[in-house]
Amino acid sequence: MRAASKRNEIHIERLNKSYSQQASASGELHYIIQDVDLAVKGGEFFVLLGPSGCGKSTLLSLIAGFVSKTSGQVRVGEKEVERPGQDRAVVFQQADSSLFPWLTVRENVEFGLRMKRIPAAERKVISDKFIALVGLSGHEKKFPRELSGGMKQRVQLARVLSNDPAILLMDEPFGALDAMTRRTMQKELVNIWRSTDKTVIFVTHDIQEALLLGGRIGIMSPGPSSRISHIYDVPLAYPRDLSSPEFHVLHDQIQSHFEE
Ligand SMILES: Nc1ncnc2c1ncn2[C@@H]1O[C@H](COP(=O)(O)OP(=O)(O)OP(=O)(O)O)[C@@H](O)[C@H]1O
Repeated sequence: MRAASKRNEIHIERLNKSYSQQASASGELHYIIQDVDLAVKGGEFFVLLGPSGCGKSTLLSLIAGFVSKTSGQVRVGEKEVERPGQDRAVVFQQADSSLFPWLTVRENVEFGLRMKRIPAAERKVISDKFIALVGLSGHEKKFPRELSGGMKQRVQLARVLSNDPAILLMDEPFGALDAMTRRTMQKELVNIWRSTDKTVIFVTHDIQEALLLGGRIGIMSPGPSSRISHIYDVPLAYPRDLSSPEFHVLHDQIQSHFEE
């Protein structure tokens, strides 16, 4: 078990978000998410699970600092989130939109390091490490157009990891992948997470994926005015066994929330 760390803790209190155009004729605000409370410990793998459109990406964007809250608090470590920061990195569903097509795998992975003016020799050590960690050694000189969807997603992950953020915010990162590649990526993500002290918040609407990955699973109620209605501890060892009776019991319990 890794030591808990304060800098990668996340505290959310009475968080509300509405978009200004969503005020009714009477001026009353319509909330996308309302009164969200959540505490995520440093080094935790927390999954946000909920139906399409309930506000999972909105909550992730609030933690990332991409959108501003209407009221409430989002703190990372001791600091209130006001804008994006190097302590938080976001991995999106479509790697295509985040990779630079004119840069090779290595150049994409080293992009943030170059921006930080890290010397070339040091950049190479770091990019070698993370390219190997995501299983892309030997592909350093390829361009994104020469890679499969799964390989592009790995490049995105290697790039994010090479910047060493304390917190990984992942928005359905494997949603566009075929079932086999998705399984491989899920296993690799767990291995990567277990070898670092990073906090992960992972958004999905797939119960099986949530149970394969999460230490805890927060279930969001259907929107509007969505909140985290239940939190499940997942007391199953990694790697998770999809066929175990315990897995099925938890799957059924969680499924029941979506059948109400
Ligand atoms: N910029 C915006 N302006 C107005 N409404 C928005 C904006 N962004 C999102 N919404 C609305 O907020 C709600 C929640 O959207 P969000 O993308 O957070 O849901 P989600 O749970 O991530 O959905 P999905 O699983 O389908 O990706 C939706 O009703 C959406 O239309």
